[in-house]
Amino acid sequence: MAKMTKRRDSDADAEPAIKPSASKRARKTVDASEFKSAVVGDDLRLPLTDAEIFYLPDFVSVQKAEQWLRQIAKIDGWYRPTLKMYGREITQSREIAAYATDRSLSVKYSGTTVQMRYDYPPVLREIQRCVEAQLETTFNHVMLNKYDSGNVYIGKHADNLENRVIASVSLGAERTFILSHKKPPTDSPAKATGDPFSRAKRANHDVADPYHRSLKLASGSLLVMQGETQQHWKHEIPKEPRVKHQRISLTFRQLVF
Ligand SMILES: O=C(O)CCC(=O)C(=O)O
Ligand SMILES: [Fe+2]
Repeated sequence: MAKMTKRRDSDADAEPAIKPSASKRARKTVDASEFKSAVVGDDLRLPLTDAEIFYLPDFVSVQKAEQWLRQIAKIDGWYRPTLKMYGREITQSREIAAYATDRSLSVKYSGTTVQMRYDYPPVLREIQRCVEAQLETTFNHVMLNKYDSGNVYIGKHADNLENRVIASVSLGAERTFILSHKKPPTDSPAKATGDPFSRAKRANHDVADPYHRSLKLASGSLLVMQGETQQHWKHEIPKEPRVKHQRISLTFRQLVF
């Protein structure tokens, strides 16, 4: 029987995550110790409290990113999951595609079991190889998210705590990525944030705030979150209606099951 790993996601189109049951934990076959942390220079680490987050703006060239975007947009696995929320079924606005290297690995979130594929298309294999070589570690799962325009977004959430390293490759349109500490001190500017769009507009104006950060995810960039980051921080990609082009992200994860 497939082992379930739940993805924590408090997205506007997601219900609160349910913790894996004790019996499922007892069936773990991939232990956290089997995964290594990513190796990234300290010069690329964001100066944030309780976080181990790195941003590599030039992971690959803009030309390579364009080529990957064209190929990835055409893979077979894209679909819109049907989420079950408060007894209702809704279709998620973001198309996703999910792949795992281990056939017994599955992911569930917001009342939906993700349609996992195990046959990586060659381009996805190539991208994973590049990410693994760059970070000197390995991944067993990748989730692709397609944002057709700035109207497609992902709400504020933290990823599953059982993820050791999360590495996101961005292809296509530049989007704003907002990081917020879950418990900023009362006098932190992060407390004074308004709606996501106005926060997006403040991008890069709050570099010195160690409890809140907006950054632009460039095409061909790589963002890495690891260590205790998910315990203390949430992240989101807000709506940005002025963005007309497509962005695809590939989020590589180390799922423990
Ligand atoms: O698209 C991105 O870069 C972020 C995706 C994300 O946060 C997620 O899939 O959990
Ligand atoms: Fe996430």
